[in-house]
Amino acid sequence: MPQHHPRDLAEGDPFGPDTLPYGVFTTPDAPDRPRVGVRYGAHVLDAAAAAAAHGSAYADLLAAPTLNPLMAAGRPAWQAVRAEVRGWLDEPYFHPLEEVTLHLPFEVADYVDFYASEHHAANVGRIFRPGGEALTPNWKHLPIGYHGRAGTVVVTGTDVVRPQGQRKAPGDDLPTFGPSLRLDIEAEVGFVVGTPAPDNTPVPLSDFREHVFGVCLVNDWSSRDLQSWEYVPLGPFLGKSFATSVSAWITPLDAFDASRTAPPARTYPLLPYLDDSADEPGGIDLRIEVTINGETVSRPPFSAMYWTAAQQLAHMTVNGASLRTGDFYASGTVSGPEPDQLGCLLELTRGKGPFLADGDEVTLTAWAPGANGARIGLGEVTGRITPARTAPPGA
Ligand SMILES: O=C(O)/C=C/C(=O)CC(=O)CC(=O)O
Ligand SMILES: [Ca+2]
Ligand SMILES: [Mg+2]
Repeated sequence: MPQHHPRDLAEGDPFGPDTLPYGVFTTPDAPDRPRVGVRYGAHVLDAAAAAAAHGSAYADLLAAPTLNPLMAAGRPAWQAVRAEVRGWLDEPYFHPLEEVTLHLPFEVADYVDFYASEHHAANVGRIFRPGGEALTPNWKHLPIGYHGRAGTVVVTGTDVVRPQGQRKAPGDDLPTFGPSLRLDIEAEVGFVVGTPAPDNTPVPLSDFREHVFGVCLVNDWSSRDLQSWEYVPLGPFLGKSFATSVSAWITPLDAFDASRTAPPARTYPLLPYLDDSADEPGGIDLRIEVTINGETVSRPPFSAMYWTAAQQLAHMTVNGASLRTGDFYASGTVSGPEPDQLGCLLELTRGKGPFLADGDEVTLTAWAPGANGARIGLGEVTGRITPARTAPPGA
């Protein structure tokens, strides 16, 4: 096994000892043995091998083919494993990143997508509902969301086949069918639930850290032509369910302790279950970069989000709904106030396009300021558009 030592870490590497995200990987010599790894610089620590060698109490969790058993073990276990991993960083259990295959790191239970950027919601409202109010009357009173399709969450690097479906341009009398003509991205931040919660036990804001295992980047691919025709009155459906890409690394929430930031001032007082005015700052100062075919098109600031991940979790459970290990929710498109901070092409092009072409490759990266000038990186999420696969039915 190749030797590696912490001193090999490049200056300013956002995957240093304060980051330590978890993923699931295989090596060419054992392609049928997915196991838990920890990213450190340009290497992957074989956490399963290190844990076994040390007789760790968590060895079985780290030998699992998904992060779910570790996620289900709860926060005290997450903290204990993170401390043990720190002790393994100068030992010979590393593989160069380019020599491993990274897999979808967790088994997705339910998937929810929110709509938490005021800038995004107002911009999209103006484009989709010209003449109406930009924000709907409920927007500042509850974090709006919808249930997405858990089974089509895919790991970074997976090609995205252009979706097909119905659309109707404003001037057309009848809908037509075909490959999406307005295929878009949405730059988002995802939150992965570890500790479950039984039904009828809403998760208060103060218990957010007990339940959320970690954070990742998300690209919520969106077909604007399918979406704008189908979404009334029940919300997004086939325009978003064909694929949602996530990064291969889940960064523990604790890594962002030094990156916490207060969310924007609230316009209205919030109901008690959402009122975070007396809590620790609920935002995270994550700086996202969106590139298309290698060119930077936007730098969305996650600190500008109106609703926090803790509020979203409290809202998801306030009606009595239970939580399962592997439940996954995305922040909603991250857009800031400036024209170069918008999280989707719909906004970046003011609804006019161009949208994604076949062959386009989109990559999201992000980092947050950590302690003592360190950077806390999120793993990248990348995907390439391939042509629509089949002829439409009846063609
Ligand atoms: O109808 C609308 O106002 C727009 C809805 C969305 O695009 C949903 C969505 O994915 C929200 C988001 O990512 O912020
Ligand atoms: Ca979205
Ligand atoms: Mg999606």
